[in-house]
Amino acid sequence: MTTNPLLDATGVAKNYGAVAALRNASLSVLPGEVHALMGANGAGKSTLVKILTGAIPADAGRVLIRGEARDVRSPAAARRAGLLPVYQEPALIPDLDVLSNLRLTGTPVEPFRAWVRELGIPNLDIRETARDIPLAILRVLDLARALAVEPDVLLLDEMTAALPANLAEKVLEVVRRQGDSGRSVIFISHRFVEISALCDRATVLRDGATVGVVDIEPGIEEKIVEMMLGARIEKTSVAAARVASQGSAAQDSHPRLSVRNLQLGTKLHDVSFDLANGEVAGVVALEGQGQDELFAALAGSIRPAGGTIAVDGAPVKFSHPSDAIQAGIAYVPGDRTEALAMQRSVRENIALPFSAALRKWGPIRVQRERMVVSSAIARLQIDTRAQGEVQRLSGGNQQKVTIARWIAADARTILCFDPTRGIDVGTKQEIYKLLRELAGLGKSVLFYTSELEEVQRVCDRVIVIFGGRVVDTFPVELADEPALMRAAYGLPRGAREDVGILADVRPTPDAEAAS
Ligand SMILES: Nc1ncnc2c1ncn2[C@@H]1O[C@H](COP(=O)(O)OP(=O)(O)OP(=O)(O)O)[C@@H](O)[C@H]1O
Repeated sequence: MTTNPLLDATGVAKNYGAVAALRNASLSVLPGEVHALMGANGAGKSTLVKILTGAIPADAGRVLIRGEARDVRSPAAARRAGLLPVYQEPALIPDLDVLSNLRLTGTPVEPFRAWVRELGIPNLDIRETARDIPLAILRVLDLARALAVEPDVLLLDEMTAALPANLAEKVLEVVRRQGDSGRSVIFISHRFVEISALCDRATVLRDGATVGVVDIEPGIEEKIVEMMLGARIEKTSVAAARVASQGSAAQDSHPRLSVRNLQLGTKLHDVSFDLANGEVAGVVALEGQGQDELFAALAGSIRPAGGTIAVDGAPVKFSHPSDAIQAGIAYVPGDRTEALAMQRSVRENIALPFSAALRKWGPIRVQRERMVVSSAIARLQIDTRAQGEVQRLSGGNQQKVTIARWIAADARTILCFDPTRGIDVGTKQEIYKLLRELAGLGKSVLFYTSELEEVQRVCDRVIVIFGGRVVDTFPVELADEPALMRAAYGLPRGAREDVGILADVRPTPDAEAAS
C-alpha cells in the first residue's frame, strides 16, 4: 500500500442556516483501503459524503484527489474523478423500471446485471418498476449500479442498514474484495461487527468535526464509542433491564396476540405463534421470507387470505391500519419514509396518533400531548436543531422520530420492523432499554431485526421464519448467531453446514495466505 492518499479532504464545513452540519471535517483515504466513517446520528457523515460526491456544495474546505486539488461541483464531476456514492435513501426513480433508470444514468447494463447476481439476487427482472421493488433490493441495486462503473472510491452510506443478514453478507464480501483489488471504499455503518470485519481504519466525526483517526484492531470499539459520543456515553445495562422486566410477563389466560394458520398467497403458509403480555418476541428471517407480509397483516395494511388473529383472546379482522391501531397495535415500519410526514415538524410527526383524539379531548389532552412528545424527544436524544421539517433531519434522527411516536402513543402491542436501522450505538442502547421497560409495563413487542446480535440484547424468545413458515422458535438462551443463521436458512438445529456468518467475512491472515 502506498502512503499517498487517494482522497484527502481537510477543513470541510457546511451550514444550513443556523445549523452547522459540518464545522471542520477531514478525511484521508489510502488506495486499497476500506475506511470507516463513524459518528453518532447527526454528526455529519452523510453531509460529508454528499459534499465529496458533488451532491451539495461545501462552504469551506479543500479536497485533493491523487494529490491534485479538485472542485467536485456536481455528481458528474465526482464520477469523472472516480468517486461514486450509494446514499442512504434509494436513488432509483420510483416510476421508471430498472432498465430506464440505468439508461438515465449511463450505467452499463451487463456489468450491472453481473454485479446484481454477485450480490445475491439471481433473478432480477430489469423491466420491473422501481416502486414495486422492496427497499432492501433497491439498495443492492444502487450498489450494483455504482460497482458497474468501477469507481476508484466507493462511498457507502449505511449500505447494510436495510439489508437482512444474507444480503448484508454478500455486500461485505464485495466491499472487502474492492479493497483487495486496490480500490478504496468509504464505509459508513453503525454496526461494529461490520467495521471490525471489514475496515482498515476509521475516521470519527463528532458534532461536524473530525475528532480522530484510528486503526481497526481488537478492542478499538470502546475508544471509538468514546470519541463518537464524547460526554454522551451511556453506561446502561440492558441485561439488568431484561431481568427486571422478566417477572412481569403476566401469566394471563390469553396471550396478547394469537396468530393461527395465517395464509397469504405464496408469501405466508400456515403461520402460527403467540405473543405474550410483557414479552419481546424476536422475528428472524432472510430477505423475502414473508416477514414483511406478516407485519403488514398484523398492522392491518394487507388482508390475509386465511387464518385468524386474536387480540387478548378476541378474534379481530383488520380491513385498514386504523383497525389495528384501535386494537392497540402500533407499527414501526422499516421504511421510515413510509411512516413519516416528511414536510411536517418533529413534534407533529410524533403526535400523529394523538391527533385523531384531539378534538374530542380539548386543551388538557393538548398539554399532555406536549409533555409526552417532549419526553420522547429527550429520551431518544433526537437532534431537534433542524426540526422544522423532518426531511431535514439526519437519517438516524428520522428513524428515532418513528420510534418516539409509539412511545408517545402508549400502544399495548408494538410491531417493530428493524427499528434500530441507522441508529447510533448510544441511542441503540437506549432503545433496547426502552423496549425492556415497555415489556416490564406489560406491553408486548414483536421485533424483526436484521442485526442478529440484537436478539440477545432485547428478546425473550425468537421466531424464525423461512419460506413463509415458522420453522423454529428459540428461547433467547439458545439463540446465538450461528444457531439463528442455520434456522434462517431452513437448516435443522445442530446441522453443521457452514452458512458463513458476518464474523467470518474477513479472512484470517492464514486463510488469506492459503487462498
Ligand atoms: N437540508 C438540511 N437542512 C437543515 N439541516 C440539515 C440538512 N441536512 C442535514 N442537516 C443537519 O445536519 C446535521 C448532520 O446531518 P447528517 O445527515 O450529515 O448526519 P449523519 O452523521 O449522516 O447522521 P445519521 O447517522 O443519523 O445518518 C444534522 O443536524 C442534520 O439535521
